[in-house]
Amino acid sequence: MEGSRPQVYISRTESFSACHRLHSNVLSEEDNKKLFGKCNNPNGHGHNYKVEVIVRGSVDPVNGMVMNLVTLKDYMDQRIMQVLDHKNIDKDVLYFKNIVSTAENIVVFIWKQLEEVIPKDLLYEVKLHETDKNVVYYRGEMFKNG
Ligand SMILES: Nc1nc2c(c(=O)[nH]1)N=C([C@H](O)[C@H](O)COP(=O)(O)OP(=O)(O)OP(=O)(O)O)CN2
Ligand SMILES: [Zn+2]
Repeated sequence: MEGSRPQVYISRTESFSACHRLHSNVLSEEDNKKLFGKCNNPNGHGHNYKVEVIVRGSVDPVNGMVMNLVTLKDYMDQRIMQVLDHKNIDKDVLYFKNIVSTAENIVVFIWKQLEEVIPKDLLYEVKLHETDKNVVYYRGEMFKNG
């Protein structure tokens, strides 16, 4: 079609290691233990997280790219790796002072980190593998009453 360009999705994946403890400051010690079980261990536990960032856009007819993947690599290094790799998520990252460091909350945090550097219409999805079996996704969507 005249004037239209292919819309393509590109992604880059990085891995980071971090530790955390699932613990809610608004629940009692007993309720935390009951709710989070082994993940509430007071000394924490670690994960080798895998994070995939997907960017969607039209292919620039001049440079052939949706976005330079080297630029995406730099953004992921600055906004994800330097902040989370080899960190205690609950203690080293201020955002999690009163927010439980579930994979859901971590993926939203990563989105917020990236939306400060990647234009909203380009950033499409952040996918976080907490373990090989547990994966969460976020696309910047909000529930109206939540
Ligand atoms: N909704 C969520 N539930 C749980 C989260 C989370 O982030 N969101 N996190 C945890 C634990 O931190 C941990 O990630 C899960 O541990 P576990 O189930 O043991 O992980 P595996 O699936 O890899 O373990 P297997 O024993 O191999 O099945 C808990 N819940
Ligand atoms: Zn965990």
